[in-house]
Amino acid sequence: MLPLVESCSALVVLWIAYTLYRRWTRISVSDIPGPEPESFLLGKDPLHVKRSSARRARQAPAYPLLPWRIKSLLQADFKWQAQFGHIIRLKGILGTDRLLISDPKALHYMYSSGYNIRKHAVRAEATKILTGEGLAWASDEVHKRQRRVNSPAFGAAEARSYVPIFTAYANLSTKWKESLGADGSTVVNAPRFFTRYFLDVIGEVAFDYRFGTINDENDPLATALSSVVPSLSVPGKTRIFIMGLLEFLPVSWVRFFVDYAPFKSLRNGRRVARLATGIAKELVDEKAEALLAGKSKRDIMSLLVKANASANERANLSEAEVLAQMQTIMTAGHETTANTMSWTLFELTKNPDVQAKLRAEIQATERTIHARGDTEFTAADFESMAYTTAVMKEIFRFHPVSYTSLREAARDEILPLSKPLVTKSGKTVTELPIAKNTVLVVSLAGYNRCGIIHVFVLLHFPRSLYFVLEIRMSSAKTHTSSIQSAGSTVSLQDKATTKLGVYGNLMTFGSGHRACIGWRFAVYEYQAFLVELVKNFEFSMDPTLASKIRREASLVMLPTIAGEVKLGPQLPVTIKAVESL
Ligand code: HEM
Repeated sequence: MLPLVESCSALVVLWIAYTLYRRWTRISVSDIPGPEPESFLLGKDPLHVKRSSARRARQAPAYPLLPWRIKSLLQADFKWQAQFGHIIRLKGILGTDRLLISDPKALHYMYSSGYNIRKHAVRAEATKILTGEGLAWASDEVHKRQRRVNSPAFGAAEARSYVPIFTAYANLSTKWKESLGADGSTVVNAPRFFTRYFLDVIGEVAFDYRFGTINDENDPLATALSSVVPSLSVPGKTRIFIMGLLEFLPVSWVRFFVDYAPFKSLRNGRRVARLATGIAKELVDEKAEALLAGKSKRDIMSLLVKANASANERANLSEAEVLAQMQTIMTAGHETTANTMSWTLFELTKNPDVQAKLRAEIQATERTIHARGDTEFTAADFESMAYTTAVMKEIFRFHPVSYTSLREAARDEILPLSKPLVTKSGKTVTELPIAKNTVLVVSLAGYNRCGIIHVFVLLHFPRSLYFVLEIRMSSAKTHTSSIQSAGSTVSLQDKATTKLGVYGNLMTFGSGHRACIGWRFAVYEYQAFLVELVKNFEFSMDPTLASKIRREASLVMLPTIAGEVKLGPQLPVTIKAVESL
């Protein structure tokens, strides 16, 4: 027995030594400037941010090791971006290097490179727990095929046709009026409500299915779903180390780990997948029968079943893949929109003048709608509201809930750079060679704030949302806008030369062949809720409480309260009813 154990141990040691040797002898990015690690074992000291200042203590600690815990530039108030630029070398466990990227030219290259810059294997496997082998997991030819079958259900006409359903659900928030106290106000915990509202909307629009979680606090699927995302934040050091180690393993080993590891978040994820698969099975059978009987509906799942039936046999989805699409849409399509809405209310409480202007435009449009004899907003009404659209884009820019995206190079690559980069050894480079398998952390948040604009705004205008909003409005008229102040030129054209993203030159919905397939759906859904909420309520927050709100880096960026992180997502907003027209 003993010789066997010894031989196995020796093999494992040899394998680790070989892996490390391969990593250390390949094209290296270690000469790229970045924050120094305080621990070789764990990489960049996770507690660094906590210690560095009281202000940053309010932000989630930095864990650059875990794919989904990599500290985004957003959290560090863009300190690294200001210090090191748009290509930053980060240290992972055991001295491994990865790059944090927000450089527009490098990103443009990456997002035009198809599957040569692919989704990171560990991230893909983690996605599989929740969504199965669906669109968010797939790669290469499988991804291409799945995307082709899914796309017809997510077109502009389809998204516009769902507006009445979005509005009907948004209308339900008027029930909050029933709980107003004697002083005409009450406090609502925004993320708690929105997660359920947006899950119910997805149920109806995507599957013609009533989850009913708005009225049933104990719905098993909603309860399981709501525990997954928060449980992915604040990991312990052991977990960080184990997850970091996964990057050294072949994908099949990662799969085995993800399938059997006893972590709470993984257990929750598997539970959600089991529940969702049960519901999906019933629905797919129902939709297939309806299709045969010529009674197919317009929900996404029916469109998907229809597109799948008409695709040629080799190009269509298997039954397991159709089920996985349902899990994918359900997971990707509700926490994202729900948390974007929570951050919107937070910004509106901080910018009462923006709130008032927004309400004025909504009320003016409502008067026009009534004058033509209608009662509800249409997609065209939303599109006609310039200020509301500007607020929405600004929230998407400032609060991209999906703040990073993890990629890896499938072969040796050379990344072009927007600006020359000076390495630690003093060399100036205009392009950057990277080795196969280099981990690339795309900072979607960093890109959204890149250019002189954000540095200037953060330095001079703490209420940056409002300020940029004003520029956005003026640039909507002139297409370009520049402001001279204290010798700095701020131009919205910074990024105009390198177009990225699917909406508003923002990376909020990603870019390229893996961009968010539901972005049009999200835009209309968001507008329907924003209009309904601002039309009916005024939002405010006690400034002391507002100063304790943290951006908690989880699978999506969640609002939490400093000192109460364990209680999960919290954003208590005071609401007061607005007189209806
Ligand atoms: C504000 C709301 C949303 C945001 C910020 C958002 C953001 C994103 C981002 C950044 C990606 C790309 C991730 C990557 O690069 O790997 C993505 C992918 C995806 N999103 Fe969204 N999303 C939102 C809403 C939705 C909705 C409503 C749906 C469905 C109805 C949806 C379905 C998907 C799917 C299926 C993918 C995977 C696409 C693929 O890999 O081909 N998302 N989303």
